[in-house]
Amino acid sequence: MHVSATPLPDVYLIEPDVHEDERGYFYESFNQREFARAVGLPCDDAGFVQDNHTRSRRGVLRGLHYQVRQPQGKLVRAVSGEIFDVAVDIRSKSPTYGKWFGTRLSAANRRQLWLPPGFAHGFLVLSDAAEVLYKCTEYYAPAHEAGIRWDDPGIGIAWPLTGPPVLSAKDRNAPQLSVAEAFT
Ligand SMILES: Cc1cn([C@H]2C[C@H](O)[C@@H](COP(=O)(O)OP(=O)(O)O[C@H]3O[C@@H](C)C(=O)[C@@H](O)[C@H]3O)O2)c(=O)[nH]c1=O
Repeated sequence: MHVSATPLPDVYLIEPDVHEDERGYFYESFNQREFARAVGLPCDDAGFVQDNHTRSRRGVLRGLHYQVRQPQGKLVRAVSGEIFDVAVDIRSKSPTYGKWFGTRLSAANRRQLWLPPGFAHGFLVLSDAAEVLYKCTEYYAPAHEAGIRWDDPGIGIAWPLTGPPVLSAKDRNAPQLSVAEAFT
């Protein structure tokens, strides 16, 4: 497993070791001990409690989402198609508060992005369709879910868009980070 730092402290890009032979390939898509050590968690237990699986069509943009009071760390990957996956630092005391990092995750590159609690998350589908799997360190808590506008000019994410994105009503009406509910 190869782990690379990103411009955002605590956000990591993970590339598994893939073993190919005449039958196809094999790789460990998650190894708790290696993962926890690689991203510097204080113990071997990464604490994942929920796995999510979504399918979306080309041009769908989900985000930017986070939970206040029950913040979730997320380990994200695409198992079909390709997405542009984005993390935004919303930790108010962080030197990189309001900064974003985006990268392509695909079934072909098998990369995973780790966003610890304290980051907003979103992705844009770049292929005809994409299935995205992510592990979460907290349960879904509808009372604590919050969002930030995908096109907040104060954040300035360079989404690789070819047209207007397909958004949920909730995401269309999300506030800018400057007035969004604070992550605590
Ligand atoms: C997020 C979530 C949604 N749901 C339900 C609520 C709703 O009926 C339906 C669709 O929910 P949403 O529109 O919020 O789904 P979506 O827009 O895909 O929300 C997700 O976006 C990505 C970017 C994230 O990072 C996730 O944490 C989550 O916020 O699924 C659950 O049952 N469990 C969950 O964990």
